[in-house]
Amino acid sequence: IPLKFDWREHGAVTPVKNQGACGSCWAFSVTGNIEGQWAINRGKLIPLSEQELVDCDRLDNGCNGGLPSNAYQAIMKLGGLETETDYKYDAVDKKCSFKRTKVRVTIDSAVNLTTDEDLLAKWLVHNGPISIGINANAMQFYMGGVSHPWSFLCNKANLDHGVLIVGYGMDEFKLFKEKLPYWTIKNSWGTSWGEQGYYRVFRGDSTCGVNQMATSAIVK
Ligand SMILES: CCC[C@@H](/C=C/S(=O)(=O)c1ccccc1)NC(=O)[C@H](Cc1ccccc1)NC(=O)N1CCC(N2CCOCC2)CC1
Repeated sequence: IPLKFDWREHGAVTPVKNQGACGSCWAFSVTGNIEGQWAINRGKLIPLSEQELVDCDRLDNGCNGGLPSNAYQAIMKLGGLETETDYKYDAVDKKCSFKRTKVRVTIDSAVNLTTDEDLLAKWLVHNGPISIGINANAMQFYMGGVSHPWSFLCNKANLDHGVLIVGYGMDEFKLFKEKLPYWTIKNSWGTSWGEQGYYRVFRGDSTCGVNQMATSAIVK
């Protein structure tokens, strides 16, 4: 596999979004994955509706949290996703106003991916951006660079945030001329957070549980 790869360079990633004061990170992680699957397999990059999931996904808890694996099932049960334009984001739990006639994107199934970070990188190159759960402890104070907190400060067993891996690379670490492998992660806290809305985290030692709950929708 290539030394570095970034789906933003291949038209599979929409602009960074902002979930606001609503615990809907799980929905953004899933729409980001499905936006990528649709772009790669159907050739169209369409921003998708998180609000549909917040309001209509009965398996999850809207602004009070959810899981990507539940969301994929809910999307298949509902019949698909409306676009961001048709069902816009309001950052608050509302009555479901889903319309089957407005469905623009459907998924065929969903898969749980390996925890092996080399195999995850290989999967990403061949398939697209990956939805993950992560421990967000090191993200609250992140100011840029490659984040590599000690494991006791970012317990890989305590995942609490849903985000999207869009690529990976190697960072030329000025000081010691060492090369740091990293994941490039799309967050949903707006573009003024992190590196224009993105987070880079060390790749290769389960940092913050980045490899513990990797999933994807399948679009044939
Ligand atoms: C209150 C929910 C906050 C929200 C993310 C908010 S956030 O703003 O992005 C943020 C995250 C971390 C620090 C600060 C801010 N977190 C979630 O939705 C996280 C995301 C996650 C966790 C673990 C693996 C993958 C994804 N999930 C959760 O919070 N939950 C998982 C599902 C659970 N449901 C209970 C009822 O039965 C169905 C399951 C509810 C709690």
